[in-house]
Amino acid sequence: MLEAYKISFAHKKHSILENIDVSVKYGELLVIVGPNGAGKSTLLSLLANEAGKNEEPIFFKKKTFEEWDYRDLAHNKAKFSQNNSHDIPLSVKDVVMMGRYPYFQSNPHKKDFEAVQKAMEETDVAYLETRDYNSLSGGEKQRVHLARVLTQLDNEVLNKLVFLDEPLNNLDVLHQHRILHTIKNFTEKGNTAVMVLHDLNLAAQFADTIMLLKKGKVVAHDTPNKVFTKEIISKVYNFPCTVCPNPVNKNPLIIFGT
Ligand SMILES: Nc1ncnc2c1ncn2[C@@H]1O[C@H](COP(=O)(O)OP(=O)(O)OP(=O)(O)O)[C@@H](O)[C@H]1O
Repeated sequence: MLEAYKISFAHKKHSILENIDVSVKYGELLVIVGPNGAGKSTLLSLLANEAGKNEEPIFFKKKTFEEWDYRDLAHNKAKFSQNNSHDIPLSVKDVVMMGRYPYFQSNPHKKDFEAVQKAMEETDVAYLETRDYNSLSGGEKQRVHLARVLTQLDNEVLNKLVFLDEPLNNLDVLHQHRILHTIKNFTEKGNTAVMVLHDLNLAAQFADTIMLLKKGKVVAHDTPNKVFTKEIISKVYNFPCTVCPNPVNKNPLIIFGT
């Protein structure tokens, strides 16, 4: 579904990403992990075509981003970013409705209101719908923006792609799991998700594949079982850890500081 080769990025001769190949399949949930400053957000923005242009073209459903019609692309691909504006003088439901802008000219239709309602319920912000967005807590704001991104992709298109940059920031454990289950349901329908996460145990539980970055380079790109080993993780994070099978779901369980 998404194919990119030799992704490189530099800022004033300072290399941030070097020769990264990424290929993500239909229905795959790829999680990008790595220490602070590894280049995860930069890679995600480049893959989503929301940062500078890579020398080699990036193919999304076999077409380069330049070949896509702008509106059609917005119905096929969405991105949740880390730096959402903290000052939006709108109600919660109006912020979520922003995700429907690629669907109507001046007035939303019944389908748009339904999509907004559905996404607000999925992210548990429906009870906040009339609240002033600016009065919300950090986690509530985060969930509103996740609803906005989900509502953008609520349509009949097959095989959609969502990018999520640290979507679990500020979320409590219930909402972390709720959002991850929503994303997993999305990929199980043949859609694809590429997500940056810091929590390695949640990545191990939900990802199909893991890309581990350090200093702009890929250290490992494989299934969670292959990437999350004591040797790889303790070396990349420069911190001791133990990896054992999770007693509940048999995924790798990483315990730091041991
Ligand atoms: N515009 C820029 N100017 C200078 N340096 C930049 C710029 N954008 C990113 N960088 C640097 O590139 C590196 C990678 O940044 P990036 O945000 O992609 O890392 P990350 O892996 O997402 O980090 P974190 O886990 O801390 O969010 C960092 O060292 C960052 O300081």
